[in-house]
Amino acid sequence: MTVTDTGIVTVSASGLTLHRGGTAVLDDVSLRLEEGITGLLGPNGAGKTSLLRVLATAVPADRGAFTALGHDPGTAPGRLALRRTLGYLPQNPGFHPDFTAFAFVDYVAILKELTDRAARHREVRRVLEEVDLADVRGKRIKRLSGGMRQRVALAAALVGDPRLLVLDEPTAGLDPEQRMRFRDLITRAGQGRTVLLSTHQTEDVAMLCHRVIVLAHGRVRFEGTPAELTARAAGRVWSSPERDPGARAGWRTATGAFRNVGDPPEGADLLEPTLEDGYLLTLDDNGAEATAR
Ligand SMILES: Nc1ncnc2c1ncn2[C@@H]1O[C@H](COP(=O)(O)OP(=O)(O)OP(=O)(O)O)[C@@H](O)[C@H]1O
Repeated sequence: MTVTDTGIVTVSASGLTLHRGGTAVLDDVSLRLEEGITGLLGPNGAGKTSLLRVLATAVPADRGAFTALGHDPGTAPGRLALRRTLGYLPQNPGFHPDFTAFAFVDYVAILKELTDRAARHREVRRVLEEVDLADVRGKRIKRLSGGMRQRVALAAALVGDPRLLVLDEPTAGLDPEQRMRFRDLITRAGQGRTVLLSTHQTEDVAMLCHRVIVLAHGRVRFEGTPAELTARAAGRVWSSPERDPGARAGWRTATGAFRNVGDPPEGADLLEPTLEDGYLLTLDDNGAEATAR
């Protein structure tokens, strides 16, 4: 067990490599997770889903290894032990639309080996309550809103009170109100657990995460705290009336002025950096494609 400045390391991966279609979608990925919520940021195709699938033991890596919660998923007993304490919310949860919320979560609970019917049903009711869906548990999934469906998927991941939660873009496609609500649930779910949350929303990371990992082209480009990622943009964000042609990226803000990131010219009107600025510069500094502006 390793103890760092911020906490106890619960997941430790080294040299994870995964090939798909002749290319390395994960290329020598080493990382560590601690109890609490870690955000996984990266552009489309960076390898986030692939990494989550490996850590959720859905696919084995071609090379490298990891341990999670003291289990070694490289062995059959270790894999089984980890799966018993793992909750995974995949990008496409694969609902059967005619199932009710209760029936879907109950089905997942059966897969998770909760064989005693009464105890299982109690657990299903508990997790549906935890995600504020007790009132609609008898409704068919096809009749639920997108936000509610995401909460059904979170409830399924929470069955059995797992110690490790792997959440693949759970806030994607949610309206701002539902996103805030979902963030609340993730904060609650993160208490006393290790959570790895992939997202395209830098605000998710700023609001929820105590650590952040940036992945691009299958490689880890940053691993640290949100404050450290933000600090990467210190002195590298400035305002100008027109887009600065020397900027790595620049965009018009609500005030009409441009926000530029990169290497500012002499005497530039420097701005307080955000986590998004630090993220964009991290991608750009590594030659990865920054989010289109
Ligand atoms: N089975 C596969 N065959 C071929 N290529 C694949 C396969 N699975 C993934 N890839 C490729 O691997 C790369 C990483 O995909 P992955 O879904 O892990 O990225 P991501 O960061 O989750 O992307 P997004 O943010 O768009 O969900 C992509 O270029 C993808 O096209």
